[in-house]
Amino acid sequence: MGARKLAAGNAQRKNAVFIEPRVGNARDVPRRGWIEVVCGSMFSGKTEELIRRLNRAKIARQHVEIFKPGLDTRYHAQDVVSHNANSIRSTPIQLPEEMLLLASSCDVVGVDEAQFFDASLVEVCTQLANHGKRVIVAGLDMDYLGQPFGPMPVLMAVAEYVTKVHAVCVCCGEIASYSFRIAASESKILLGETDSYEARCRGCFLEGQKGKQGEEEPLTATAQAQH
Ligand SMILES: Nc1ncnc2c1ncn2[C@@H]1O[C@H](COP(=O)(O)OP(=O)(O)O)[C@@H](O)[C@H]1O
Ligand SMILES: Cc1cn([C@H]2C[C@H](O)[C@@H](COP(=O)(O)O)O2)c(=O)[nH]c1=O
Ligand SMILES: [Zn+2]
Repeated sequence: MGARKLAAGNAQRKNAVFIEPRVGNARDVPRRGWIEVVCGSMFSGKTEELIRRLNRAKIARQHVEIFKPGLDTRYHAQDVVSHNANSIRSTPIQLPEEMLLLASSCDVVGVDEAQFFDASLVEVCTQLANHGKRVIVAGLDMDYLGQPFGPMPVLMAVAEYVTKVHAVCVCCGEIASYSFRIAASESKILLGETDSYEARCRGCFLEGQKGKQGEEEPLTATAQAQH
């Protein structure tokens, strides 16, 4: 075989190596997607991080669909909006199953306020990832009592990637992992902002909970401002 023919054959084989990974891996297993979870307290930057990842996917010319629970109409009926007014167009849905049809032709699926969905969100995200989609889910990991919130703990268990983001404690300036409720409601779901919640660190959260049970608590930043 001439040297030129040999070189052409080698080049062809090299190209094949570059083309193959687009359809499967070395063992011909079909390409799968994955699940990413962004969790933390209120004001920790979950929505900002979700929007950042989705915008980057759009820059990469990927087809992106974003969903949020229909009940979350705090800032906008349709958009996902962060506390510092970043926003991205989304589709409000009642049930996670609606995503199976609505996201069937996209590459990347974003979900905000995931804590408000029921356990079927886990199955739906798993199916989407199994069918090759990148699924990015943002939500509160804990409710106002410091208890795991809705489907979030199971989602964190099945996800390939989990990012926990932190707010700043409004009482002491430490990193905050808790959403302390200042409004006088004991219902699990209470939509709200700084009017109803404060980001707090563990110590300041525990102090606040004691205060609610009638024990003495130092004045919070919000309470000081109101004086
Ligand atoms: N206590 C706080 N700690 C950190 N950021 C705060 C706090 N209070 C308000 N913010 C604002 O909230 C933004 C994050 O908003 P967002 O992404 O909507 O958070 P999340 O979705 O986690 O509630 C921050 O960039 C900041 O401007
Ligand atoms: C802790 C806690 C929060 N909520 C509500 C309050 C807000 O409307 C959302 C969280 O929004 P964010 O984007 O994470 O700031 O959830 C609730 O209903 N119950 C709770 O215990
Ligand atoms: Zn604190």
